Amino acid sequence: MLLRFSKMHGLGNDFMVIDGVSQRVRLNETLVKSLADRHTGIGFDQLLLVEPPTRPDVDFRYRIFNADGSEVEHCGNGARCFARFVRDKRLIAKDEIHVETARGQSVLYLRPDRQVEVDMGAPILNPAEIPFAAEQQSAVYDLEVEGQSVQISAISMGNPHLVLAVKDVDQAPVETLGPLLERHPRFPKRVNVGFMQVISRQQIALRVFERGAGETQACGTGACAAVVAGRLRGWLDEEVEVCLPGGTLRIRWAGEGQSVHMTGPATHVYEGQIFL
Ligand SMILES: N[C@@H](CCC[C@H](N)C(=O)O)C(=O)O
Repeated sequence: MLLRFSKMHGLGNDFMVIDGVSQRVRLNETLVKSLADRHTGIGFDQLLLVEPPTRPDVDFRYRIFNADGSEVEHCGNGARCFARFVRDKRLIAKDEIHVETARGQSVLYLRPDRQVEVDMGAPILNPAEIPFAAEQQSAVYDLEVEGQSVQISAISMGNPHLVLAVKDVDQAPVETLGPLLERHPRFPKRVNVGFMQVISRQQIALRVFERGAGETQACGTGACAAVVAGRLRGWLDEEVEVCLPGGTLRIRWAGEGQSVHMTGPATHVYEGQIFL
């Protein structure tokens, strides 16, 4: 079978995007993993599969797979690339797109300056829903890792995140602590691990060790979770610039119960086809 795809990225977080509206596609964990291989496959952090909607009030459904083959609930950079993909492929003619993912519904806006704004929904702070083992909800939790106690915030943006404040993001132990925290037993579905340096009330620097993909150049849901964590701890204003290794996202969050808004670019790299 010949499979057509696009290669895209959002600030260096890269995607294989497949049109499952006009092609019949059957994916499984082993296939996704082999396509993700950067030496013998296409290579990507996540694969996005665009499908027809399953309900009348949305335009599309799209599914998200990590490089390790696991299917996940939400992806911020992926959402922006998805919006650019369906518009450029003329699968839709509107600039406001309603989409369903495993997390629920999101609304995406293609702006005239080619940036994409995404209503990412409200963050989930109740530990049981993240899921995170804790007796009660708090802005900060103590977590034991390798005999040391670290202070974290735990937040779900539809997918689970923990956020750790560091003095200098360039010196943060992302490669060593990241994998240990990703599989910490208090996060039964594993977790994305954000290392956040607060630069000012309007700016943070962030590196994310992603569940199922390792450290990426940028993580959209991670940027949202970091701003929520920083706001809950009283460190940040409503609008924050998040500086990631791959570039900058703008995140806006008015407070509990409100949606987080993310704005950033989505870039098409090339068109490809592969025999499966
Ligand atoms: N890169 C993403 C998040 C992708 C999913 C994540 N690795 C998970 O397992 O939850 C983003 O931009 O949000």
